Amino acid sequence: MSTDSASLDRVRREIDRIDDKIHDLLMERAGLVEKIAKAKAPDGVALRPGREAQVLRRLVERHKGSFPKQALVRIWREIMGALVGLQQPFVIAVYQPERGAGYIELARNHFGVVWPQIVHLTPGHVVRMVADAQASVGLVPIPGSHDVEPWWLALTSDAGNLPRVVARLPALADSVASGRAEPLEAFVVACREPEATGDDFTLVAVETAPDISRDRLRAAFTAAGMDVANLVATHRSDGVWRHLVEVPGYVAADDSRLADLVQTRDPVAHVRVIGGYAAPLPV
Ligand SMILES: C=C(O[C@@H]1C=C(C(=O)O)C=C[C@H]1O)C(=O)O
Repeated sequence: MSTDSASLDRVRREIDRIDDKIHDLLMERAGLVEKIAKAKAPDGVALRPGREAQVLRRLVERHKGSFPKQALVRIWREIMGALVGLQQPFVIAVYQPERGAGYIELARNHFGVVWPQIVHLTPGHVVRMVADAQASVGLVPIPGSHDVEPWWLALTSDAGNLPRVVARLPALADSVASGRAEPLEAFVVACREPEATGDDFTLVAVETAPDISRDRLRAAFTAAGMDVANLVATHRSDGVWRHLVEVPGYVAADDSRLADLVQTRDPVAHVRVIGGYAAPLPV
């Protein structure tokens, strides 16, 4: 055996040794998650999107070397997706229009290959599946002002235990990985409150009189002490306009600034936090 092939064999044996270590640690990690699951039981919520985002953020921040970040994030998404479903039955409802499979792929990349997906042709159906506890989470498109079905309106009522936006996908901006001209993005909804992670956005739905200008709406938020990152969507119906506003930072449902928003002179009649999510990680 030539020296080169002998040294290659030694390196391959080193790789096998490292693979065994990674495998052992993966099994150890699963055991720890099972302990957490027992501690959460019986009514604990398995899915903690904020914690998952912090796990990824910490790994991406400490990452060095040539191993691609996209692969690092994909591996941990697969690990965490698999382990959520070990704690409680986990079913993913996914919106996917007739043409294409982009949202199915986005859900698979985020939640992994283990747990079942149920595909729906409308985002409203996905939200109802989650609200009716027929799915653990739902994947729905980022709203726009020209949506045929503005699914987010269903989350603005004062009813209890409505689904909330809890994550934005992909966790790692995928403008590079997918090669798409416009990266496909989505929101995850679940019947649980969003968590503060230290780098978040909050979705605030407000009702106003018709014809309010974007500048005036922004000014109302500023007067109440909140910045506006994005005016995500506006739904216009007779006499009432509903706006979905993305605010930087974590804003709790009972944050006093929301009450200030209603009390300012500006015509904001009703305010509701419909969710929040960790800021996507930079590529
Ligand atoms: C382990 C937990 O449960 C889930 C699994 C996680 C993981 O594998 O790191 C993190 C958050 C949860 O979605 C937890 O709640 O910490």
